Amino acid sequence: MIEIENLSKAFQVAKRKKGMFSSFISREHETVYALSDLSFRMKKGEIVGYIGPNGAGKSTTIKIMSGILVPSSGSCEIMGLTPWQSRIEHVRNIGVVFGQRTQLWWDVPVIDSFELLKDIYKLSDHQYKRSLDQLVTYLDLSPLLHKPVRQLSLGQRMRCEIAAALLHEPSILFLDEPTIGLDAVSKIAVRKFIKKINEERGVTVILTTHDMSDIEALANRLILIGKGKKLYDGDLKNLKESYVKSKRVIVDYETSSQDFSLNGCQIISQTSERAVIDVNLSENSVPVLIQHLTSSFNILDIAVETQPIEEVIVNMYKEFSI
Ligand SMILES: Nc1ncnc2c1ncn2[C@@H]1O[C@H](COP(=O)(O)OP(=O)(O)OP(=O)(O)O)[C@@H](O)[C@H]1O
Repeated sequence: MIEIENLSKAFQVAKRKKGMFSSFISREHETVYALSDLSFRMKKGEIVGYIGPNGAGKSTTIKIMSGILVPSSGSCEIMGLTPWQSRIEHVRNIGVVFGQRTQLWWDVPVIDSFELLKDIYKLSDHQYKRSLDQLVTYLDLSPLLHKPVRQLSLGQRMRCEIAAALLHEPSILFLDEPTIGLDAVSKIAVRKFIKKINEERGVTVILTTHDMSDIEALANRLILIGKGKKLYDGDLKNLKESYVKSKRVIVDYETSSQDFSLNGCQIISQTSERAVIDVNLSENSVPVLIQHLTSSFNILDIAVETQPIEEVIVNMYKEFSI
């Protein structure tokens, strides 16, 4: 459904002159590679989390895939079309949400923007009503339809933006930071909706975000990019297995503690009732530690915590020096 081969995008930017008046821009230019030699494929119905630090090239990829930008080299085929060459046909197949921008008209009621989109996409009355009814129900839009966009909260507006992107029932949805700035309740509502629309309409989703809980809630596959290059492409489970370096064991015991020492296990904190132990997984394992603890302590409770995914990603960024 999506085939990206050796995609590169270079921008020419004016060099800034160093010194007291650093805002002066010289006539010299330098080339910034936003993407370099990027390749990946996506199948119908997949939800892929597309992640990377600031400036990695995520938005550039989405802009090329949407037909907004033309790459410097390489190819991108989406449902058999090259986005920047067949823009009109291509936009019928895709919906795009940029979390930081609006595609709704600011001063008019939401429903007027939707009706304008009906005309732009030349939807029949039947198709428009079917799609709108479903989106209004799933995203709880009834109370918002007759309000001007400028009166909506960020979370309310984002629900309307997502509806606007899906009104013409596209097969593919590009989401660029759809949960940015949303509170926990709105984030969960947006995530539930994305999952539902993927299951019921079979929509293929590519999601860029800095919020790893979006990825954990939605994506089975993860593509990590840094400095315009693909660094990881695989499932979240494998990523955790490969990059989670340690686990934390919290043990509550009845008797006051004895001395504790085990290879690869480091006590982070200890009181007369509780110890927090870090297990370095390359040297030892949680079952071995638990066995050791049960033979030495009168244990009341044990909890095992995995490294949060955010920390895993930070470790990956460090490892790849991005
Ligand atoms: N129009 C442009 N002109 C010059 N440089 C650009 C332009 N657009 C992007 N870049 C550069 O290309 C690189 C990739 O930018 P891009 O916006 O794709 O990153 P991103 O991964 O989306 O970052 P963020 O997470 O901060 O949104 C950056 O170095 C950026 O400065």
